[in-house]
Amino acid sequence: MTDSDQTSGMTRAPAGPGAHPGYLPGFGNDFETEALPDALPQGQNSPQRCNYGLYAEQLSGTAFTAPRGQNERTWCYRIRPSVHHTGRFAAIDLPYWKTAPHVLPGVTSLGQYRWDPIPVPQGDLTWLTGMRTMTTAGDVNIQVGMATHVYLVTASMRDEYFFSADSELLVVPQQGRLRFCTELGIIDVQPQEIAILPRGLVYRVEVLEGPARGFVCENYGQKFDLPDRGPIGANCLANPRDFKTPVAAFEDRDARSRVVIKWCGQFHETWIDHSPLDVVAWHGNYCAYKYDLRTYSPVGAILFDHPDPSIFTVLTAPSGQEGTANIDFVLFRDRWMVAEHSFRPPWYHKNIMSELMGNIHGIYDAKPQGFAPGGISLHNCMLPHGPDREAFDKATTGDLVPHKLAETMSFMFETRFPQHLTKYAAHEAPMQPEYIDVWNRLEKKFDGTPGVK
Ligand SMILES: O=C(O)Cc1cc(O)ccc1O
Ligand SMILES: [Fe+2]
Repeated sequence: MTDSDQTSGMTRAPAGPGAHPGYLPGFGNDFETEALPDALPQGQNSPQRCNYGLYAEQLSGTAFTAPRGQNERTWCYRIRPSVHHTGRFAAIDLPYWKTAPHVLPGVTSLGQYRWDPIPVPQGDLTWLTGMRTMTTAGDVNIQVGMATHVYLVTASMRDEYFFSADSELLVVPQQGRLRFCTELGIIDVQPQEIAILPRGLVYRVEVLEGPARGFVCENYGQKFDLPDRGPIGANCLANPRDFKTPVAAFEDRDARSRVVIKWCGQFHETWIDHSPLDVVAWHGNYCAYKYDLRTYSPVGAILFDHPDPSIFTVLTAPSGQEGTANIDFVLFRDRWMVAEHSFRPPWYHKNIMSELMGNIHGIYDAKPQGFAPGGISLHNCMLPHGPDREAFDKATTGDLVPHKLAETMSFMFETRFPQHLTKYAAHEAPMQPEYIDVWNRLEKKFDGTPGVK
């Protein structure tokens, strides 16, 4: 549907390279959009016959009877029903994409770990073959937990499509630009933006500017939602209007095509003779969306002390236990530091939640060295961590004038479940064996005499 790879058939999508048909603003709205006039039935979901000879089909993202505030479904008006977009399934192997439970003997997940940016290998890697799982948590079979991945993508999927029945995907680009051509429309993303692809939605990933690298959080559980703001009120943090859902865009294109499905941690392929991205119009609230992280309005300490990082939550995926997320997606962006008589960087701590961090660009205040853009760190359940010696010295001796933390954007995937390393993370990815030593140089200052040391 994009610039280059259309050979036949009708496409209602961008007019030229880079063009995009547009987005609808809002989070969780009941959207409606049509790529052809009057393709969307009005006043009902299932007319006896749909305009243009389209088929009506519902995509249910929550149980039919989920409470109203959580209930999500979308009605699609499509050229063929989805049953034509799958045939017989044959198992395939994507050896680097792992799913929980995946606890390996001989792989020690207990520890503080950090990785250099993973170089993008030579050769063609697609969204499917370039996915590298770093950690898994929970259990996909009971729709609880998550996995973290790095994607290394150099090649567009061609006549190839994918959907995950296991998960919603949160995509955090770090380098390059990607286009997600989905059943419900087209999403373009670049660094400092994120994309969310709901469970069950079919899509193809194209490289707009490569090589592309980034992070993925695969959410097996309840969908990402905006956090409650509590006393903060109705504004700031992530504002709903800054979330963008694509308008309808479809392909009427006959070509032998492969559809890959992730289901209970296994991958299968099926072959069809047309593009499955054939939704001409849709309405509903179960959809893909993007968000520009630069529109996140951080709220923080304006007098003293360092708040819990939950103050920087962009999206939260509930676990069923209130306040204890399956996943929090937390953003550490540029901001002013103004706290008086305070240790300004993150404090030293141990946490029941497991923290996987990635650096999108710049310098992270608690780790000025060694946590490079593209790099990853993991501070697992109840494992102590905090600022390194350089950050500690700077924070304890610096003048506490207002200071802009500029040129910085890191994030955290924080889960209530312990994260287990894959073999790839433990043995193939560029782990920093000396990471634990960043805290060695924090010497004992206590000598039993009072006074600031
Ligand atoms: O660097 C970290 O470990 C993440 C983090 C940031 C922060 O501001 C407070 C606590 C915390 O875990
Ligand atoms: Fe932490």
